[in-house]
Amino acid sequence: MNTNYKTLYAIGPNEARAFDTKALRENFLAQGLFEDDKVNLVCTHYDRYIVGGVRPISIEVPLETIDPLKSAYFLERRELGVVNIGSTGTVSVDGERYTLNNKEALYIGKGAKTVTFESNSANEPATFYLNSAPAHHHYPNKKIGREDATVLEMGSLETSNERTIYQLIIEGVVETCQLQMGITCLKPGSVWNTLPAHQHDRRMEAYLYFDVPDNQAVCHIMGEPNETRLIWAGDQEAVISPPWSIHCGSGSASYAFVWGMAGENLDYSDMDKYPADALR
Ligand SMILES: O=C[C@H](O)[C@@H](O)CC(=O)C(=O)O
Ligand SMILES: [Zn+2]
Repeated sequence: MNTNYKTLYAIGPNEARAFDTKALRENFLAQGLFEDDKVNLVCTHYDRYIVGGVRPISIEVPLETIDPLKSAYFLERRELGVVNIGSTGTVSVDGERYTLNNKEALYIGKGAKTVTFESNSANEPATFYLNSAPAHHHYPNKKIGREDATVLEMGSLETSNERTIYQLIIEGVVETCQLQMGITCLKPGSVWNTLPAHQHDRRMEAYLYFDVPDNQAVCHIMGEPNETRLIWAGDQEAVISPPWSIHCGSGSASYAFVWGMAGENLDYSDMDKYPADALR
């Protein structure tokens, strides 16, 4: 068994308001997702979303089913998004091989029985970030290369939030049941993500911060708009953002993050926005 998992129960705003730093980190921050030749999973009770990581080194690492799913195989009733934040690697799905370069993605539809992960070079391993949501319909597997992404240029240097959003697993590019995923890259000197902050009580979201330089960190802001809390996230650490929570953040240097979400609809632009001066 190469797989570890833990469960995060759903926390509401009334509980979160009383959390100290340790409780916030235990309930909303996923650390240590990427370990050599292992699959590490965090199973949340927000839309039953699962986030995980796998960094294959010396073996072809299989995606095994886990007890909480009570399914014969992992994707029996789920869909999966894979984003490679490392060097080139290959994901095999029922014998079909998909090579993913850095910042490329793969959508795997419900029903895929065998999924394995390998690096093209053990010295420069791939680092696969996984997001999975329940699915009740099969859509075809699809690789999304950098050229396939829908690209949005956002923000400005004046407001320190100039960034490029690469929508990878998104309506119009890939058909999914509820999964949406992409990558946001901050331009050098820009540090703020997602301002104005927003909330989508209809969909949960997870942010995996990566390409965070040594000795730097990202301060992720969560909570109700009038009752915010912060979580300091390091490189390759993920914040689970409950549906009721706003999300935005600032780094001590520029960085990138993978966002992924699932819930009520597939409308990326469906957000309730809160400008900085509306937050408390
Ligand atoms: O619901 C959408 C997500 O929170 C992110 O895509 C937002 C983001 O990457 C950004 O504005 O920087
Ligand atoms: Zn969002």
